[in-house]
Amino acid sequence: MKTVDVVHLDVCYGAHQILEEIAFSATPGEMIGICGPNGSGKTTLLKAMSRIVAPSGGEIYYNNQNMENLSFRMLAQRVAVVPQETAINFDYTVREIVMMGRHPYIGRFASESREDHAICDRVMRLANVSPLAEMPVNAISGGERQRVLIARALAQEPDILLLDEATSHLDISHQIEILSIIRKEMEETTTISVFHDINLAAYYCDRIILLKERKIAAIGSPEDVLTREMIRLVYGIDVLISTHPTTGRPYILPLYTYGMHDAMAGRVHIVCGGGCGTPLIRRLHQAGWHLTTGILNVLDSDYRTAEELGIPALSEAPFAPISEASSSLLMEYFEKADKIILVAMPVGRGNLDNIRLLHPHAKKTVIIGSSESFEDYTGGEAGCVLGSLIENGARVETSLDSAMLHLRKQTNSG
Ligand SMILES: Nc1ncnc2c1ncn2[C@@H]1O[C@H](COP(=O)(O)OP(=O)(O)OP(=O)(O)O)[C@@H](O)[C@H]1O
Repeated sequence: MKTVDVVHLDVCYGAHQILEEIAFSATPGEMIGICGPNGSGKTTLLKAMSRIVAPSGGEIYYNNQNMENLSFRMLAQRVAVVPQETAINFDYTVREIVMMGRHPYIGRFASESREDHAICDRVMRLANVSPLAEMPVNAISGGERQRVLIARALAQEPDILLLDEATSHLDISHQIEILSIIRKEMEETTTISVFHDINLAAYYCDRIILLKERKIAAIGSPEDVLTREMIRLVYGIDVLISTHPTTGRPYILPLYTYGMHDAMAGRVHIVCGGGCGTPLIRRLHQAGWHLTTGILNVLDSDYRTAEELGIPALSEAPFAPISEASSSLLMEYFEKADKIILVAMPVGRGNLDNIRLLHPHAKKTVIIGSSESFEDYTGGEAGCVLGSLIENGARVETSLDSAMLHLRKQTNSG
């Protein structure tokens, strides 16, 4: 059974098309999250679904009835809306606002029944606004007003609940409380809710619709929709997707970039190992540099860091010799890099070969740490290789900060 059917919906404001060919259905008890960048049409979709704006094409069906054919009273019995804006122009009390949720059921000349009052009391308790019942609604906080409007929607006992960022003014504990109440108390209700917080959407929604440039870019379970690639496509940012420890749902961590502008940041290859490269990898990645790294052992924590951040990393199995394929790829990475950074690390036979391959690129190599800061497990051979790199023009920087400064100066002057 479907409670909502949106069929080929188009919406325009004047000549400006905002939504195109939107199509989805929802069933009783389902919660669907609408996400997408600012201006992608989320509010417009809810406005079309609550008959505030008229579609320019397509139809919306509620319980198999075309919304166009429903009287306002029937629509109000079926659909409750909690808008983004919570400002209310008249000085009603909280109780009066919540009681408005019962009006679609009360005859024009009838007055509120005992049952209506009992429902209001119950939903005010659920939304945690009972102590405010006699307060003028304009004398309470924005978050409290949002909870009052949610209580009004609950009082309406709708088949379909439309929430436009209805928890955006709420503190985190009230956000969780209200969304949990909606999920628990409205088991038969279909909820369509706009979310800016994709983690909240992932936590509470059965399905998510991602809007981008007028259209549905993806629709499906949070696991299917909230992928790294899809978030990059829709929001243009890089994120890590991990799994929420209690729900098993996807949890999105934005990989913040700041400092330098991408365009100024060049390509850097980092030769590291044993975890010594991780702080540098994180800082350059945050600053928007295009990184490659390796060759690393797949159990190395620097390898794990690179993998988490989606940085191309050449790898070999532990104790395996460097294959021909890896060393020719490594030479390609060295060739493409504007700078190569060699981080002070433990040097054994395996990674000494990486360092040897640096020789033709000594002039664009920056070594962080003196040759003494490399733990040498090669009986002195590593010291000789490093010494000759420096003789051939490799630059030595004593700290990560001074190496960053050098990179920035070079990019600005280049
Ligand atoms: N009344 C209106 N008249 C003309 N254009 C409008 C009107 N309301 C919204 N728009 C435009 O329609 C587009 C979609 O707006 P909408 O509010 O639906 O986006 P949204 O995804 O909800 O954005 P946000 O995340 O910023 O709340 C925007 O480009 C907006 O400027």
